[in-house]
Amino acid sequence: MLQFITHPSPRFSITEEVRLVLEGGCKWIQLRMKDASYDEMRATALEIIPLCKENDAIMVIDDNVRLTDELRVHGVHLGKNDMPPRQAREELGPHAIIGVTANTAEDILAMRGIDVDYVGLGPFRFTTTKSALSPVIGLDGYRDIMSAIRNAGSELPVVAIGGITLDDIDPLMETGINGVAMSGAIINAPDPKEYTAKVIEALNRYQ
Ligand SMILES: Cc1ncc(COP(=O)(O)OP(=O)(O)O)c(N)n1
Ligand SMILES: Cc1ncsc1CCOP(=O)(O)O
Ligand SMILES: [Mg+2]
Repeated sequence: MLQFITHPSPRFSITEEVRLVLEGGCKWIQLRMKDASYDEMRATALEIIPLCKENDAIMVIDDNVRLTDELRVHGVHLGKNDMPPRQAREELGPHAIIGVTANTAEDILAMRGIDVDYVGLGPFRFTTTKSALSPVIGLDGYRDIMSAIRNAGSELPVVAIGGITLDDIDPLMETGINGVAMSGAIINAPDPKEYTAKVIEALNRYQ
């Protein structure tokens, strides 16, 4: 599955980005607005929620459990410095989608016994979309991490993230990951809708 992560762009508003990727067939949006206030993010979320509903797409919010709860969106993505996932589960209830960030196999195995739905594992390669990036994992790193966690019995779905492009889908999926999260490659593509459709077509070969 493809998770599209919003990012400011000189070409499109966040809402326009979301509209384009939904038209391209994306079914999972993460609203990520690192420099926005609560009210700015709330206003954009209110524009995006009906678009996601019309397209049967899941919407998660980066970092902000309070906004996720207030707007009753599907879920939240939590980083290592965000609310601990156990607390988020208590606040959002059993049906919320809770994703967490991981950079190593140990991070993923530390989630055993905690009710989370997926991990965003990255960064695959360098990207300017996120500052203070953790060390790059690379293809060999994904292979090693995926075999380590599956051998240790973890069945958590793993979404690769960080600098991923269409050409990376096949080699990444062959490491055993379950999906990808993408931002810049889609937003900066000449035709983001067409690019999204190609990414989804590539991912669908692994279903
Ligand atoms: C799918 C996915 N994976 C990882 C991240 C990174 O989250 P985080 O570590 O909290 O960093 P910020 O995105 O908040 O800068 C993500 N957002 N989504
Ligand atoms: C949020 C985040 N976390 C790790 S890399 C990253 C950015 C992903 O965006 P892009 O696909 O543009 O590299
Ligand atoms: Mg975060």
